[in-house]
Amino acid sequence: MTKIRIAIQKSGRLNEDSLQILKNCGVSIDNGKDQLKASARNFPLEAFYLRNGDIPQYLRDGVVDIAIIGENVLIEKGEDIGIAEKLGFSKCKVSLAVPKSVKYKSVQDFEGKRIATSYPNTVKKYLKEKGVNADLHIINGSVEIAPNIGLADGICDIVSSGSTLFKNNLKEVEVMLTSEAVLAVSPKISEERKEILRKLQFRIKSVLQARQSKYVLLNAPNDKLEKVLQLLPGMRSPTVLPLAEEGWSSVHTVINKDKFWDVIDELKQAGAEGILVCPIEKMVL
Ligand SMILES: Nc1ncnc2c1ncn2[C@@H]1O[C@H](COP(=O)(O)OP(=O)(O)OP(=O)(O)O)[C@@H](O)[C@H]1O
Ligand SMILES: O=P(O)(O)OC[C@H]1O[C@H](OP(=O)(O)OP(=O)(O)O)[C@H](O)[C@@H]1O
Ligand SMILES: [Mg+2]
Repeated sequence: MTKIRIAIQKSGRLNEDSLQILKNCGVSIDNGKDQLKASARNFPLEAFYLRNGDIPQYLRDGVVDIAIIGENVLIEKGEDIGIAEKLGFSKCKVSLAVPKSVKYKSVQDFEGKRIATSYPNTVKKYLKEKGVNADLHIINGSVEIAPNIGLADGICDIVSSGSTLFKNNLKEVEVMLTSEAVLAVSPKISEERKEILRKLQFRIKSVLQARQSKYVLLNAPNDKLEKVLQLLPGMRSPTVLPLAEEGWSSVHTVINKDKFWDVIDELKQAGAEGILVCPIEKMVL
């Protein structure tokens, strides 16, 4: 039986969330702690556990068909590789930073300076667009320490909470790009495996859509229903059912999880009671 071959980070920030999203899609595989390859029990899929930075080359060579990888790594090493889906986790930036004490004015301040980074192609391209020439020092990790040990004047690395920069007395001065985990596709994927990818993508979309949404149930007196319904956009329109108690109705709807907090007070003021907010597991539009 033909299986789609997916690359997953062996260990690190993407491993757990990658396996979780597949699990939510009904695709169960072992976590790769003791093995480099594992097959799903209930879907035609084989997982290869690899180093993040090696994945673009595996995709390019067609050794794997798809991968879950940080967009930032594709921008650095795989601009020729397509993205099928953004996955909404491992959100971060790739930024330039300098010591806090530096009086920074603009990106031109990097002219002739030394920049330590694990993202040389991204930095080169960015500085070229700005017409700035700098001297790059390529290192693989602990980049933030470079200015403190005299190796560089500034750095380019991943920033999320900013706490690593803070601890190393650095400040973010330019955001070069924002990134999140994505489902990347090999340019060499076969038609047969594209069909499996379509099935997987359909499931992923249902899971991601559901993560964004909440199922809301509430009760309202019939004379206040109109006002309550105005506040609630549904997938098509809210469901309204009569309660056993005369003069009352139950309203069911689906709402964007962020929008819910905007309307909760208004719903209560409009007369809604007994409001329940429930997670949704899958959502097919
Ligand atoms: N602090 C962070 N917050 C959010 N996402 C991050 C953060 N650091 C890295 N990422 C994202 O997670 C991906 C994997 O990061 P991680 O540090 O686990 O791997 P790595 O050290 O780059 O690679 P390798 O697998 O080769 O060890 C990065 O490419 C980036 O997209
Ligand atoms: O803004 P923050 O929330 O502090 O996150 C940014 C840090 O996270 C990543 O390192 P990681 O912890 O993955 O260590 P690594 O260098 O060993 O990959 C990245 O390389 C930064 O150093
Ligand atoms: Mg890291």
